Amino acid sequence: MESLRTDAADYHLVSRSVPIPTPSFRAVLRAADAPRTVWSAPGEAAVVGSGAAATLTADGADRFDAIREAAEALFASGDVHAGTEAARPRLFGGFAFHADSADGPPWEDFPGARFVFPRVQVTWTGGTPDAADAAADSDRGAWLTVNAVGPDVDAADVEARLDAERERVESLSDDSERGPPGVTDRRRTTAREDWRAGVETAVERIRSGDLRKVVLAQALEVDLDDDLSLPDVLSRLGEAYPDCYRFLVEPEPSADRPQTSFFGATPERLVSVRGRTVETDALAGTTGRGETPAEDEWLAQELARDEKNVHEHELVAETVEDQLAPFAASVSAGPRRIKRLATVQHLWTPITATLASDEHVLSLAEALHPTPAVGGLPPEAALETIRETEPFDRGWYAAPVGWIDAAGYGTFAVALRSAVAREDTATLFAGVGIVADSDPDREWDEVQLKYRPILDELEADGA
Ligand SMILES: C=C(O[C@@H]1C=C(C(=O)O)C=C[C@H]1O)C(=O)O
Repeated sequence: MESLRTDAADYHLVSRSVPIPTPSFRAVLRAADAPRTVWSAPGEAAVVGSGAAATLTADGADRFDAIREAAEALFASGDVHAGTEAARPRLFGGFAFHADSADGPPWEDFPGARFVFPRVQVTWTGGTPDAADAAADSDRGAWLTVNAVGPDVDAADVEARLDAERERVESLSDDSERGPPGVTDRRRTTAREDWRAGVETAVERIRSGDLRKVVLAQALEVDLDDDLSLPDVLSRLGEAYPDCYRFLVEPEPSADRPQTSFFGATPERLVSVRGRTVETDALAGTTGRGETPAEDEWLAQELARDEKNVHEHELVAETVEDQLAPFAASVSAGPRRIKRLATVQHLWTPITATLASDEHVLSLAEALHPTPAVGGLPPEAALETIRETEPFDRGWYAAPVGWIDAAGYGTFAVALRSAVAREDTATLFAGVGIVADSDPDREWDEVQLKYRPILDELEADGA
């Protein structure tokens, strides 16, 4: 495994891919070695990575630039036979929310930025076969890729490894599914009284005029009855949340601690760049799901008419458009609509821009993060309020996770509806946008609703 720095010279990258019969997502992930990678996004190929042929890490305020430079150095050295665009070399990873991320538990093994070039990768070109909305059968295909990076890697060795891996993947069988482990204990970072006090202080700041919106989050630490089986959890999240961005990020296994895993199924895209086309989402404003289609519709209409939620949403949409403007020849926002997920409904405005010149996806991710959907406005005052109020480190929660390629294209999601798992414990994160007329108890309930996607995968039969 090579760890590249920005000054890395004389590295050589070799990547070889072959088409394979479509394997089961769960079986491939079960057989993968740490650090494991999962990426699956609506309309994109799904990926499971096993191990790391190279790892790029960076810290601090210039971590976006540092990763871009290291990625350019890595990709510049490529000897690539990908066979299909979806299997071309890509780096998967993400960033910490704050530039000066702390390293307290559960984030000890997560630097300010970390990207992995998987050692072995399976790519499902039409999404994974167990995602409910995966593409039609005819669009589905799977590829196996073996990568190597180093001063003297040999293409023949990589090809031999590809043959061996192919035999291994083709012999995988999709063994039985493990259900949710069950929750035996839970600890909140934020008691109800502290939450009320935090929201009230934020509301006062907003009313006094030095803040317009701030997103405050909580964390929930749970003990499980058994170790968490991420292949099962991520497979079920794919079925329940086909419109979401599913991810799994793992740091290197550390000698001092058991493996830590950060995973989730988030509805929010931060940005995607292909050529000069940029796509992003303003997603803010939340309500629950109804028991019946009529109740669902009623809740959606009430959300769309609710002044507080519409205000909270519009601040995000306007800011995202403003943040894109310096890069763009044109920006257009679609009509506001509802994104309906299994557990919640959100106000959603899709936004598209055409770039004025070629830009790396990381430049856009840096410009947009954190949007007021997870930070606030103005950004500095919001970040200060978050630091003063939240009694825990956000780590990678609500920060960009995704991929980049050699052309500087990529997709990043905002790491929401997520948790960090380590053996039989997990820490879940969820937040809400606070504006002038926020009610602490209603915001509390909304946080609990946003734990549901992950909590449903941990609790045995709702227990
Ligand atoms: C902060 C979260 O979600 C964000 C906040 C929302 C809101 O306040 O309505 C809605 C979607 C997300 O942009 C979260 O899920 O933790």
